[in-house]
Amino acid sequence: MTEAIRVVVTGAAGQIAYSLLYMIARGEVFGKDQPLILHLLDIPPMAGVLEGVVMELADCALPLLQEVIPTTDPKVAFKDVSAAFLVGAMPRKEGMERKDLLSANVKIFKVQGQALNEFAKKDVKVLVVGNPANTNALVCANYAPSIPKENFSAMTRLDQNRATSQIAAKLGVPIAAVSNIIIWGNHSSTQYPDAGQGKVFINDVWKSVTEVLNDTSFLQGPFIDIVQKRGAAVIASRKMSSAMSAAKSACDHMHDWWNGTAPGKFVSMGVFSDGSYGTPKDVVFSFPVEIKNKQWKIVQGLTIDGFSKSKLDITGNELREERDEALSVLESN
Ligand SMILES: NC(=O)C1=CN([C@@H]2O[C@H](COP(=O)(O)OP(=O)(O)OC[C@H]3O[C@@H](n4cnc5c(N)ncnc54)[C@H](O)[C@@H]3O)[C@@H](O)[C@H]2O)C=CC1
Ligand SMILES: O=C([O-])CC(=O)C(=O)O
Repeated sequence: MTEAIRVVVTGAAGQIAYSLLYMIARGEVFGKDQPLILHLLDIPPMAGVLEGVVMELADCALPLLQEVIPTTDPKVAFKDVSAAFLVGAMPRKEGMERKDLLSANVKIFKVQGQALNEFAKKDVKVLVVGNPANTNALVCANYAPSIPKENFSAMTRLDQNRATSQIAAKLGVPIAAVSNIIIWGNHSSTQYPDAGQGKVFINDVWKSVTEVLNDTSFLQGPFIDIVQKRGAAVIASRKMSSAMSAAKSACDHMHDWWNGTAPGKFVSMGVFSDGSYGTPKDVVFSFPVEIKNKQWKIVQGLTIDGFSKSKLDITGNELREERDEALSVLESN
């Protein structure tokens, strides 16, 4: 039988984790033959809630789940893990931008970077979900120098899923008929959702989304706006931020990282920028990537017109500002 892998989920008593843990433990990320030991980290005031989550996981009677280790100690949580879902962080409330969470959340990612550095496997794959996700991933990686920077990523898959869903609805096709919609930049309201490379499967052939839709004013206007503001729209309606869709997207992100992408297909991930497409280096920027053998590669050679370039500049500048603010918060502590 395949040996179990250890997977940590932080913020395990919170609302995203409540959906995420079930999806992981069912085998939707690492495969239906991969046994799991789940490490659940939360803070001491949530220890009681965590116990309830452990009871529910047991009551799900999931064949792949060998053991569940609830803890409030990062040393225990990160010990020997192969994959880390860093969800635990404060969520925003109505009227806030995600970067308003920076001063409260960035310290969490310093501590967890240090714990990953010391206790996790060196090939651990780290997905940062907690906001502001890109800058938290940057901080986490900086405090884990013994783990390659390529092993840290931030989640923009929810934005990709939102964008893909909007395009499918506009074209009146099933979601699976739309591919290669890109999210560039920050998981924030400056992100650039780009359907320019998108493909749609119609009458047994893959065609260009822009050609089939033939509606530049939609693609450069309401489409971008809806996706950029979707998180805020969910908060305005639910009074809590997205959770079910965030959990599903975290699974999609880690699934593709673990298993690879199909030829010709790409997905968006916040990864360390190497300056591709004129973006700032040394920020965690969302790019289209292709994945093979658990290694992502930024898709190269895509056409960036003047409109796209201006959008990439705006979101790149915001990431630079967030990086500088994060550094000053960490220096003053
Ligand atoms: N990247 C993305 O696309 C998305 C990111 N998010 C972000 O995910 C984060 C979590 O959201 P929810 O689950 O809705 O929040 P929540 O408030 O329901 O749960 C967060 C959990 O994290 C725990 N926590 C706080 N500090 C911690 C620490 N140092 N170590 C371990 N656990 C800690 C809290 O006690 C709580 O149980 C938020 O920052 C939210 O903004 C949410 C949706 C999408
Ligand atoms: O909007 C928020 O604060 C939560 C989030 O990141 C999202 O739903 O994309």
